[in-house]
Amino acid sequence: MRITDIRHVSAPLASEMSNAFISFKTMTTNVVAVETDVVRDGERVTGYGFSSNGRYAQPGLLASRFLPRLHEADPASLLDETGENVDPQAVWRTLMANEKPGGHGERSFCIGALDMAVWDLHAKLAGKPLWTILSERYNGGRYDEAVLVYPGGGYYRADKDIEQLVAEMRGYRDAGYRICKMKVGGLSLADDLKRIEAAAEALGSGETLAVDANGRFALEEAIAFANAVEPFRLAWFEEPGDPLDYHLNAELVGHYPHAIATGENLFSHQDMNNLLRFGGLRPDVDWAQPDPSLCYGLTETLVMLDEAERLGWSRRRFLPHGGHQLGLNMAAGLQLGGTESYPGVFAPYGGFADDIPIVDGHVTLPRDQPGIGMELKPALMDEMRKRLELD
Ligand SMILES: O=C([O-])CC(=O)C(=O)O
Ligand SMILES: [Mg+2]
Repeated sequence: MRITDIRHVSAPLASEMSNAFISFKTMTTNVVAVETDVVRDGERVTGYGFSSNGRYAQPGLLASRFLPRLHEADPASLLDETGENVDPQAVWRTLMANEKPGGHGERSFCIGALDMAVWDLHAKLAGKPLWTILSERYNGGRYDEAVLVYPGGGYYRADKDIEQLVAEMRGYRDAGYRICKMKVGGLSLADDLKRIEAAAEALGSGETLAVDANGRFALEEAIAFANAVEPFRLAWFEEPGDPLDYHLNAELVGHYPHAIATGENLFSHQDMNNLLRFGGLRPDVDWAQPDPSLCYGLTETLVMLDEAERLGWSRRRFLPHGGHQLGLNMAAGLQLGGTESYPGVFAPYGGFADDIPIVDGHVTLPRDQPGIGMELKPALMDEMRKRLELD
């Protein structure tokens, strides 16, 4: 088995919506395909990956730094002990050769996209869904039959009023979701409170509504917001302040008894360790939300989960960000707390297999689709293959 080609492209992920910090008007993402000389059912076995939303594509870094390292490596050094499959950890080490520690900036999601494609390929060559490999290799064969999933939605749009927000939340409810998330921090506290009240009413209770400030608030604003929303007993208050402001989180938990969730903008296990050590988060109340496609991939996120367990954090307190099928496979096979979904946004990258039913806020994973399962989302496959000029 040999890797014969690695394609990549900057693909648009643009839409008219905004969170409290950014508009998605010009958003792009890395899309990657790793092709091999193995042919099954008349087709080359190929792994696909992308790097989720929020950070823009980095084709220059992929072309000038990371792919040359793979091209120059001895092909045998990238294989596992069977000699017939790619070894994702060996690929990761090759990609990260000559990279200094720290400064986890733009490189982490280039590697995240490549790592997703390599794990997809690894599972396809093994003929198994990725979640079963994760369960067997890293979780003693245990897995969750049903995974908690929640839509990350409730975005701001210039033309979106409260009625539309309510209709969106009702739509998620009707589709089978229970916990739903909406954006906050983009309007005055008074205006956001009206939106929160309406969304909570549409969902039947604040306890199934999560709110996401996308790092917008300074400490005083975060405390004022927390005081104002405390009576709603929200499912969680996400990214109150800057991702690296551990002090803000540590102070905030002293003012807020309900759950805080954060971590989608921490891109290494060292950064996550710092959050868990110094961010004041409570392992029995709060949530950690790394995005494997942004933080150097599943390979790094496995290290992150191990380190977190050493710090007294159960895997159940992890809810991967990003609304992609990699997070879903991890949640099932590693028995995490659940994962985000984007049923209506970031199409076609967000959301799960087209025919996967959402039952009481949970999904069951396909058992017979090798890999991550992207082939069960034809619109996603069509878009990636078109952008990568694979057809
Ligand atoms: O709006 C974004 O950047 C995405 C986000 O925070 C989330 O899904 O939690
Ligand atoms: Mg978020």
